[in-house]
Amino acid sequence: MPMPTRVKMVEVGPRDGLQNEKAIIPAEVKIALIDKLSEAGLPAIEVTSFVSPTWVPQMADNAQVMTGIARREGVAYPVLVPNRKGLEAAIAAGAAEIAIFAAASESFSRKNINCSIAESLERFAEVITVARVQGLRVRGYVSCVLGCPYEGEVSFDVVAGVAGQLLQLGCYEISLGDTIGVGTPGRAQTMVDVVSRLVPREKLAVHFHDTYGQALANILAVLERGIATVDSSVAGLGGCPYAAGASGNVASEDLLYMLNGLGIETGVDLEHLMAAGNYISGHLGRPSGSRVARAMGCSPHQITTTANA
Ligand SMILES: CC(C)(COP(=O)([O-])OP(=O)([O-])OC[C@H]1O[C@@H](n2cnc3c(N)ncnc32)[C@H](O)[C@@H]1OP(=O)([O-])[O-])[C@@H](O)C(=O)NCCC(=O)NCCSC(=O)C[C@@](C)(O)CC(=O)[O-]
Repeated sequence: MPMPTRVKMVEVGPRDGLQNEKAIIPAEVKIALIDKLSEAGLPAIEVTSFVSPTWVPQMADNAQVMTGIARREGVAYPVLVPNRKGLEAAIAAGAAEIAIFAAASESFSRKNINCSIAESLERFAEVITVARVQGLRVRGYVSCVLGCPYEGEVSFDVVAGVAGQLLQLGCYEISLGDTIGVGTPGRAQTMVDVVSRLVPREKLAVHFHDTYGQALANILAVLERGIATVDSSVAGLGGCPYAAGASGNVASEDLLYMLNGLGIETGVDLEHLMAAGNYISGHLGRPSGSRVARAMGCSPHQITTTANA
C-alpha cells in the first residue's frame, strides 16, 4: 500500500498531555499553549475534556479554556466528552466538535469511565445522536488497542468490533489508542489490518503512547498500511490517569520531523511547534520530552530533513 502524501496531525497535548499533571496549570497557560499550537498550523487541537472534575481535576477549567482560546479559521478544536452532562457543558462553552472515548478492555472501561463497554456504547449512542442533531462533529477513541494495563493482551477482533460500532453510531473518525505504549510495528500493522475490515482506513487515526519507545516505529509501520491521521502531543506531554506508568504520546515535534524527512505534507511549521513545546516545558520546569526539540535546542546546525532536498 502506498504511503500517504499528506498526513493530518491531531494535537492532543493540551488534553491528553496535561490531564495527568499533578500541579494545577493556570487556564491562561493552557490558553497560551493552544494559541501557539494554532499558530504552528496544526489542523486539529484537542483542547480539554468535559469530564468529572473529581476524576480529572486538571481539566476542571474546561469552559474557561474553551472560551479563552483564539480560534483560527479551518482549525478543529475537539473536546473530550464522556456523557450527556459533558456534552451539554461542551456545547455551552461553544464546542463544535467532541470526542467520545470507549475501550477494547472491560477492566480499563470500568477504571476510566466507571461502566462496561456495552454500557459505554449505549451512553455514547445518545451523546452522538444529540451532538449530531446540534451540528457537532464526533470523533471516537478506542483505548487499549494493543494491550491493557489490567488485562494484558487484547483481542484485535474486540478492537475492530468497538471501532466498527463507533463508526455506525456516527463518529466521522476512529482513533486507535495504544494507551500504554506496548505495541510494536508488526502488531500495529496487524491490528490496523483487522480493524480496517470494519472501518475504512481513511476513517482511522492512530494514537500511540511512547512508553516503550515504539511510537515512531509504529506510526511508520501503519503509514505503510495507508493510515493518514496521527495523534501526537507537543513536547511528548502526557499519560493517562487510569493507566499507571503510561508515558506521553509520541512528541508532535518528533512526528513532524519524521514526516518532513519522508516528504509527507502536514501544513505544520516545526519552529512554531517547537516554540509551543518549549513554552509549556518551561512552564512545567522540565526538559521537553521531544528528542527533536532537545537536539535542535542544543545544536547550532539546522539540518534539512526533506527526503529530496
Ligand atoms: C464518566 C464519569 C463521569 C463517570 O463517573 P461516575 O462517578 O460514574 O459518574 P456519575 O454519573 O455517577 O456522577 C457522579 C458525579 O460526577 C458528576 N459528573 C458526571 N459527569 C460529569 C461531567 N461530564 N462533567 C462534570 N461532572 C460530571 C455528576 O454530576 C455527579 O456529581 P455529584 O452529584 O456527585 O456532585 C467519570 O468516570 C469520568 O469523568 N471519567 C473520565 C476519565 C478521564 O477523563 N480519563 C482520561 C481520558 S481517556 C484517555 O486518556 C485515553 C485516550 C482518549 O487518550 C486514548 C488512549 O490513549 O487510549
